[in-house]
Amino acid sequence: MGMAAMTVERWLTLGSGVGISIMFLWSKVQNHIPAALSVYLTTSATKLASYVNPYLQITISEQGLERFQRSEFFLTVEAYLSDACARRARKLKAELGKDSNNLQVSVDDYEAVTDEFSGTTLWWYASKKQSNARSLINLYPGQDESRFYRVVFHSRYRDLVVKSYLPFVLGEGRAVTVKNRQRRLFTNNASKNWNPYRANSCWSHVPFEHPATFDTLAMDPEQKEAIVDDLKAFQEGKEYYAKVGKAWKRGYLLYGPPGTGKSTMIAAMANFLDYDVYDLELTAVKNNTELRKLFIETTGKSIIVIEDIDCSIDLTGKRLKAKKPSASKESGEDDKPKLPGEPEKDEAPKVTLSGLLNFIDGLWSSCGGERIIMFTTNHKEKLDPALIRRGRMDKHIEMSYCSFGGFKVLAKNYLDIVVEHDMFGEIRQLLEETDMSPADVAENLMPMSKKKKRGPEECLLGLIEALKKAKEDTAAVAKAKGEEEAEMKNANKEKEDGDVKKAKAWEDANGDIHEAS
Ligand SMILES: Nc1ncnc2c1ncn2[C@@H]1O[C@H](COP(=O)(O)OP(=O)(O)OP(=O)(O)O)[C@@H](O)[C@H]1O
Repeated sequence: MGMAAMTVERWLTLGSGVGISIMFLWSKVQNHIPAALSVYLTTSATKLASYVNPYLQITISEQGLERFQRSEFFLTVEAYLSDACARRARKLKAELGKDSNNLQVSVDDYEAVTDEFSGTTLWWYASKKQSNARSLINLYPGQDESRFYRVVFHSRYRDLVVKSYLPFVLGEGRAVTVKNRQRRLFTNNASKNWNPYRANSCWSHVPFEHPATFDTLAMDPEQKEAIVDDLKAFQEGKEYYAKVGKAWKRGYLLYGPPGTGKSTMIAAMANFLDYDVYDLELTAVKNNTELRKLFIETTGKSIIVIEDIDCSIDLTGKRLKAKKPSASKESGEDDKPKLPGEPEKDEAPKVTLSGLLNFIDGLWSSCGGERIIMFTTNHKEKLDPALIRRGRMDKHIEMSYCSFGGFKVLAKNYLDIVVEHDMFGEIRQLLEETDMSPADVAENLMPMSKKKKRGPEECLLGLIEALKKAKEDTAAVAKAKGEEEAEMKNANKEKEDGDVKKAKAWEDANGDIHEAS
């Protein structure tokens, strides 16, 4: 047992023992004295007990309301103490976190730590007590012992502790829990059945471990800064959203050609915000009802992503009519009365545009906040304007071909080149003249290429070659296209001329006939 803990606990026990003895003795003599004197003496006895031990204690038990469930407050206090006070403790314990990935260090049992709040000192320690909920069959060793945290403070700070300090501990502890949790990547695609035993949930998940950050994202610095500012404003905007009466959510549309970093951007955002990611595969969703169910199962502090939105949904929003008489009609099945909730015969049971709009607006607003929804597309022009109007997709972010600014980020990531290099001038020029995605630029900067290790110079030279080739290819394609267009134009002109000639000949001939008659 730690010295400090021993002091606090013994002192408390001793103090409360004397206090209890006074109150016990008093209860014995109380029956033999007049009522008025009794009231006076009761108050005095309570005062005396509190002089002997002016300290109060509040216990937070590990046992939750449900059996075998740990209390959320206990876990939150544990997180708070590990973060705020563990550095001052001499005895710590280390455990593997929930997903066995992260190490959690917390204050060991019986070790006391002090905390300061508004100029007040408080003592915390963890201990164990015999649990009331003893079971006949001991399924889990040690389950008849229940742990608890106890905070001790002077009775004059009672209000401060109850009304301000404990809510503060709760808030801070929750924030630490969120920070330390293993974030998750969820999918609704049954073919990626990551957790087959979670058959009841629409989502399965794996730990989210994408390493992308805004530092490693190749993009113009100003554009990047604007996105980071927007995310910060969203994350800190809880009160603002409540004040203006808006649901605490934000929609982003990421658009641009393949390989420009749309998926990388989502990962960087999730890492920046410390959010989970829900990868919603619309093509795997049977109908609007299932979409609603999926959404309700998502939690706050999350990004819900629908990739390649233009490929996932019939954006015309029309219901598909049955094209040919079905086998059921021939068999007379059509005559059966429709059951409640059964779709119309000509209605395809799938997610519709209006279902998706509903999902974004109505349901979305009624669920808890701090959620981001994100669509990605290679073809913004194909999307229904209703789907991406401001208010639904608040911010449209163009992910474009690699700029020189973006290239410098990749050169730093892949080749550790942080200052300007002789070859940068030529690369800048070529990037201005040629479209190359960051994915292709990155591929050319890989030091390990074709099973051969290359130095930075070789990589840069390789990139220059690739850019020159891309430039030539683009020029060749443009030339071929120009020639094709010119040919088409000539052909059209010839056809037009031919038509005019024919019309003139007909007119001449018919004019003669008219004149003759
Ligand atoms: N802007 C970028 N910054 C850093 N790396 C990038 C960037 N864009 C692409 N990459 C690299 O290229 C790979 C492919 O990029 P990513 O999948 O993010 O592109 P995308 O735009 O989502 O492509 P698609 O439209 O084909 O899904 C990534 O793994 C990453 O290594």
